[in-house]
Amino acid sequence: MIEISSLHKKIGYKTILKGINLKIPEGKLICLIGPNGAGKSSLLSLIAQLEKVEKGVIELDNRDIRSYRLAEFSMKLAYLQQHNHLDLKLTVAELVAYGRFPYSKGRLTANDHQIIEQTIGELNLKSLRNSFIDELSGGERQRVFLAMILAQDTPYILLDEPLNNLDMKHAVEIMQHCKNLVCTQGKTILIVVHDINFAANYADYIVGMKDGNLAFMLPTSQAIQADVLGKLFNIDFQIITSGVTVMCNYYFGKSRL
Ligand SMILES: Nc1ncnc2c1ncn2[C@@H]1O[C@H](COP(=O)(O)OP(=O)(O)OP(=O)(O)O)[C@@H](O)[C@H]1O
Repeated sequence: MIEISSLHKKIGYKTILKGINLKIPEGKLICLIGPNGAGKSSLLSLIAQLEKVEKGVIELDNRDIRSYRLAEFSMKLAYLQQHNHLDLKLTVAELVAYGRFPYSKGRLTANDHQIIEQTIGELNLKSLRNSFIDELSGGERQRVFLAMILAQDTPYILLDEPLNNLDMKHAVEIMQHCKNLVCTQGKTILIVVHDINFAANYADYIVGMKDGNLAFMLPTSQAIQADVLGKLFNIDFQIITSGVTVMCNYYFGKSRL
């Protein structure tokens, strides 16, 4: 479990996170939603220790994250950032291999190679295996960075807008793959998404954030309600259900002040 208590974050004079208390249960797919600037990426980068926790506590499996050694932490938790840049000339297979670094320390074993190839296959990247990263489209590159994170094979995975640049087919494949990792391997996956319909149809729980505060953490069926979403995003929603599929229609919603 990830347990966050009284977490604050300040940048300069601006308070970005205003006392977050949140428990992320194990073995679930959780979507983090909220308007631009709500603090979603800031929260993820603190959990992943890319930013230092200065006020408040984050515990991973009942241990303060600051007490983990880096190598140990990297085997527990993997983090895909919202923006990924690479100045090195690397192929797809070479970048995915970086995901194995916490285990291999640069000397890949047969097991590492097997996981790398399996992940490349699962994300349908075989045809791009030997292509250079800087020659890929935005969506292809996004899938390769995601493959690197999944090759890290950690019980906890944080993904900040992994569906960026992806077409509908690839976005659905990624969400199905994440759901599969949760259901078959018991991974805990926290995903920031802006397309609310992916959250509605794949998440076990939805966390809403607004203005640096936690607005709610609810089971998906309780979060996907016109009043809950309307209050979070300040726009009118219409919720349409058809069998097991849920659709949130906001295309003609009236903006609220
Ligand atoms: N380096 C920085 N310097 C100053 N302010 C920052 C910095 N990084 C983030 N912020 C501010 O912190 C707040 C939260 O930003 P954050 O990126 O966490 O939001 P978000 O919910 O992920 O937004 P989005 O949906 O647009 O990605 C915003 O108001 C942003 O302007």
